Amino acid sequence: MEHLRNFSIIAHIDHGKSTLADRLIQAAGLVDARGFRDQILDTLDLERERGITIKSNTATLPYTGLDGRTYQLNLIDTPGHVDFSYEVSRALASCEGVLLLVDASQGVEAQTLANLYAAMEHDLVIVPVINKIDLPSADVDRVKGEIETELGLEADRAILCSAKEGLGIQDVFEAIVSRIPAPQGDPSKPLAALVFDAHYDPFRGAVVACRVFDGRVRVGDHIRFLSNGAVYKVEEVGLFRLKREPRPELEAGQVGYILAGIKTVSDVRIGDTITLNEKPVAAALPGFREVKPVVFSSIYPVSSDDYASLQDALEKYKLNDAALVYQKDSSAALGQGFRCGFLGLLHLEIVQERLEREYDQSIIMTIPSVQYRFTLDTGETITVENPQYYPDPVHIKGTEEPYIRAAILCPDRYMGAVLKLCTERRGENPRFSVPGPGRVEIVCDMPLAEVIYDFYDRLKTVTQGYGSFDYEWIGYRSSDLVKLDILVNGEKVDALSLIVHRNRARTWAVQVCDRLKEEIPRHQFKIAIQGAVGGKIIARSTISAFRKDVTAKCYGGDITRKRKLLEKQKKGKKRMKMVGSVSIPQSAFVAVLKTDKE
Ligand SMILES: Nc1nc2c(ncn2[C@@H]2O[C@H](COP(=O)(O)OP(=O)(O)OP(=O)(O)O)[C@@H](O)[C@H]2O)c(=O)[nH]1
Repeated sequence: MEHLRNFSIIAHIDHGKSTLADRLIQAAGLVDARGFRDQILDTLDLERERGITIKSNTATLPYTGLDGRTYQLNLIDTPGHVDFSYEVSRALASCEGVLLLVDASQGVEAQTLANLYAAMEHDLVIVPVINKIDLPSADVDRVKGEIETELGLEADRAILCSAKEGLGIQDVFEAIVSRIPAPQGDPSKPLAALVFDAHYDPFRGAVVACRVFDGRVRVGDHIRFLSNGAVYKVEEVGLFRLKREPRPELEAGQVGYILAGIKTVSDVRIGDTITLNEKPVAAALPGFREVKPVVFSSIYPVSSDDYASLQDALEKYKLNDAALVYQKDSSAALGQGFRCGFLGLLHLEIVQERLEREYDQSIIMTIPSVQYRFTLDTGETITVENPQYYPDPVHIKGTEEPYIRAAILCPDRYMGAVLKLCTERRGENPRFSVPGPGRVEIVCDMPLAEVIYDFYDRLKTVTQGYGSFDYEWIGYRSSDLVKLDILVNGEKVDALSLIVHRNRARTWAVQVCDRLKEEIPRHQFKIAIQGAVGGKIIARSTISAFRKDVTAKCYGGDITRKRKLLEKQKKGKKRMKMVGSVSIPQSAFVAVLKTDKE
């Protein structure tokens, strides 16, 4: 076990975590320079495009130290977004130390701190690494100062590197072997392995990534998952070396994978403990919890003929994403669809994009909602995340909505703008602190519902990209909620209904009506768009009648050209949804989400 090191890299977004991981993998000789694809660990296309890590990955790196000994370094990659903070916490629980990466020109940012606290909670050894020293704007002394004052870490011992240029990489390796302790554990004790990730292999089923704390696991063993008692026979164990590399066994201290003919990743719970069925461990490893969705939205096929195909796509998608939950749903306006629960807005966007791109689905998503709580006059408390099930107001005795505590870090010149934004979003009780010269941290309590639409985009806009944002869940608070309905030509479009705070209902209604007015094309008749609360109209816009004759400009001459244009118009219609006699384009359902016009 002396030769093992289990570590992770944590950083604020864009500080170079993936680039450093790739560089370490390359330096360890797992890939040659020619086969070196940028950001090997970020395997999903979407991750590559957005440049953020969505799913974590792991790699075992061989390294021969300056002391002549050969080490096996297990790099556990962590997802870089608040939506996936539970997965991060399980990955950290599998490590003995972390590299805390700080960008040499940006310095310490909100996520750096949040990550540091997470690592400290697990008592990990923290190795500060200053990255991007090749940048002309790099200011190593200033960043060292911030590491001392804001993080309370010894900056003298910070490693300087450039992941991009490959500078200081050996120093990083040496710091890992000399500062991060080898894992402890007893191979002769009953097996206790922590599940920190799972992904899907179409041929082998779920690939369970785990850290063995005690005992050992071999091919042929019967393993038991403690959370649900499920038992499986182990088909293969091994290490992650970019590809899976089978081994006869995994023993205490080791990080690797288990294949056991488990059908989907939904059968595997992150944070669960694996033990041997014949000789189980007495207690589960600490920290397990069920991951619950916090944001809900319905997905409908644009054309109702595609319902079966959407169902199929969701089933396939779900094989690889245990965090997505869904059930059948139907809407008067949009027909058959699925109500889905997500970990957060980023998770929702990922699912949406992947369904469209990888599974070729044309979908409409309804306005995301959080889970509200209503106390009824019968004394019963119900949770509602679908505006369709908003209870009859006469029976409502109390309403509550989920709150988060937002932490926003930005240069102090943006403080006014950020405060204004927080107040607009019903932020309560704002507090400030000054973590360093010229910067301010604003902490305030906000309803989750106000954050899930476009808060982060707005924050980026008002701080010209300098603001960073992080949040934690703080529970339910009582609130005054109403249901806002949208009517198109007198007909309620249930998919556009929304539960909102009473004070925000009018603003929302006006925005949605305006947006729809822009998005819905003119018809041969006048269209009224209305926002209503409890039958009372609170906003209205009108689309005047218009007769669209696309062939008019063809001078009656060329018939093939005319046909082409008609063909094109038909295609355009395909992405429309008929509501009563009005066709609403798919884009309208998305556009209403973008509340603020710049
Ligand atoms: N100049 C310079 N650029 C770097 C260096 N390391 C990373 N970058 C660049 O910084 C950007 C962000 O790097 P990533 O490695 O994707 O950042 P990340 O921290 O992994 O981001 P997440 O996966 O979202 O957490 C990329 O454009 C990299 O090319 C470095 O040492 N020097």
